[in-house]
Amino acid sequence: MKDNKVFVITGATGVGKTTIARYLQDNYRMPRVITHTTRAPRDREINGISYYFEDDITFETKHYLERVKYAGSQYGSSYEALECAWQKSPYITIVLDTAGAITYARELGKQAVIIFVTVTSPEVLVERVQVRGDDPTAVKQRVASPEFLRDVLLPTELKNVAYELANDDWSKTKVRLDLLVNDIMNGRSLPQKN
Ligand SMILES: Nc1ncnc2c1ncn2[C@@H]1O[C@H](COP(=O)(O)OP(=O)(O)OP(=O)(O)O)[C@@H](O)[C@H]1O
Ligand SMILES: Nc1nc2c(ncn2[C@@H]2O[C@H](COP(=O)(O)O)[C@@H](O)[C@H]2O)c(=O)[nH]1
Repeated sequence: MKDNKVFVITGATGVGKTTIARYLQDNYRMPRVITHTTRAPRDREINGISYYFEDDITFETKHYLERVKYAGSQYGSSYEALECAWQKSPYITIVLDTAGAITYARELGKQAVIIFVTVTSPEVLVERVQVRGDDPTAVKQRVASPEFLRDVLLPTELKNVAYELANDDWSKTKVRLDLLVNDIMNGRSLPQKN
């Protein structure tokens, strides 16, 4: 349906995208679109909840709205998973890298509400993913990837399209997020985009 919306949460590794999607799920009953990846599951990640974990062969069997390579692994969001989430609610979320967010903005137009998440000091990102329990070798590889460096800055294509949401302090983030979501859900004029 054309009134359906997808909140696209994007930004660098560790900035808090999944935390935000979880908050929207818990507080606004917004289902998250589960995406597909060929990367190995982290501790506590569950197939079908965190991701659909694929191998190189099964990954190719899905129908993707967009797909990317990120730090050496494949990721993709399937039409099947998007429709599955929209069947549950008109407001849903998805967590994407900035390349995926650009594709969503282009393909879905106003149906995609793009939220670009930032931190004031990118140094905290490594600390956050270490605290999360990521494998130290994977963290090193991730931080050295061109995708990590790219996603720290708002891409030109998302200027005047994405809402920038600072996530230095979680209690403040929640307040700003509540304002943004309520404006969109109530069809009020949207906050100023940066
Ligand atoms: N405002 C915050 N202050 C401190 N820690 C935070 C904040 N927001 C999230 N975190 C923590 O930072 C870690 C990374 O958050 P999260 O997994 O949501 O990031 P992400 O952007 O989804 O990362 P990735 O792209 O690598 O999956 C988690 O341990 C989370 O609890
Ligand atoms: N463009 C897409 N990006 C995706 C998808 N699923 C996840 N992601 C993003 O990839 C990086 C790495 O994720 P991680 O879980 O390995 O840390 C992160 O920015 C995710 O948001 C997707 O289907 N398409």
